[in-house]
Amino acid sequence: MNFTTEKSFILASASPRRKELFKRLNVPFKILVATVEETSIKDDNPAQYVKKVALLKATDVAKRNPGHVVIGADTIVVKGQELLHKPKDANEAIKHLKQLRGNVHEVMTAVAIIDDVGNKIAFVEKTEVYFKQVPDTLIEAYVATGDCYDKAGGYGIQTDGVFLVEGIKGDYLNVVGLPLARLTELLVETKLISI
Ligand SMILES: Cc1cn([C@H]2C[C@H](O)[C@@H](COP(=O)(O)OP(=O)(O)OP(=O)(O)O)O2)c(=O)[nH]c1=O
Repeated sequence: MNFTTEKSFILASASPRRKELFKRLNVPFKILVATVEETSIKDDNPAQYVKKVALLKATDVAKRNPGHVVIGADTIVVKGQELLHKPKDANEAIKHLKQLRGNVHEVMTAVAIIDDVGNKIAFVEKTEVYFKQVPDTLIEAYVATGDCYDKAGGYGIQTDGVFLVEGIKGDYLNVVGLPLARLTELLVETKLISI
């Protein structure tokens, strides 16, 4: 799609997936990565937690770049009350995936927008992901590919993680890391971009 804008956008993200997705709006933007300590955020409510992290990332970049529209995001995997972060090693990835198999979990992505005059908006999009009852051998073979790293919950639905997934309810791109349709709708509503 071709949206238009007079604003100057910054995507506050190191994620190659978010960069590729945001490119689909065809508005010019640059990437500046936030340097924040996500562990400084504490909140027992997963949706509140992920929103605070997205706001932290966007605020960090916005304060160093006044006059820009800054977008930050964060994705978490929530199983029951537990948050499954990026696995630090193969054992942790295997543990996460065994916890997720044969069951449903939620993927939440929060997006925070700070506009060129400092207004802040944030939302959380939730997608249910159903995992197949896969054997240990498949989980181990998947983790051995290395695809699990740098991804919340230890899988990528857009890559070989697809072999673990039965189906989803909700926005697919939200699982990949950026709920593009809802983000775009909000940017149009707030007149930061035009159709
Ligand atoms: C569940 C799932 C997550 N992910 C990714 C999306 C996010 O990039 C990552 C979660 O980590 P995040 O901390 O949300 O993001 P990031 O560290 O990759 O990038 P930045 O903070 O600079 O924006 O997991 C997938 O790519 N596919 C999936 O199926």
